[in-house]
Amino acid sequence: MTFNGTWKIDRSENYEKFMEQMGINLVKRKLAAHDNLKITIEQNGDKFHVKESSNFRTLDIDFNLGVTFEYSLADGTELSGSWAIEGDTMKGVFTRKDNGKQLITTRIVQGDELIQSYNYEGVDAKRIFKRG
Ligand SMILES: CCCCCCCCCCCCCC(=O)O
Repeated sequence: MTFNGTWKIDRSENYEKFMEQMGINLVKRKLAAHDNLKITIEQNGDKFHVKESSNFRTLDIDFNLGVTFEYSLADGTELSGSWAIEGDTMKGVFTRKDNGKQLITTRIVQGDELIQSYNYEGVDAKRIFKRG
């Protein structure tokens, strides 16, 4: 499956502004900018297992396409939502539990990179991963 594999963060675009829009304080933003995020994705049909590791934590997430699940950001912000696949793109629509606002994220593999895009309240960012 296209997304399968281990992906290590290579660079980010506008991530600082995005985190600011999310309400993350300056100290946490500075730390998060260099989080050494690594994700391992295993897809079997509609079923996904994602292993996330960073300077902040390691965790395992299981979800099925189209099925709502809970996910907490490293700062404790709780989200609820689901992933779908649209063509060659994974699209996640998540809602913050604390304020009801939506965070939209997509993943696409382009060449040897996985590009994850984020949108929250009008601010877009990208994080670009390379196979690790
Ligand atoms: C300020 C940090 C923003 C990071 C936003 C991450 C949004 C991720 C949505 C849910 C991810 C579920 C698990 C996964 O597929 O990796």
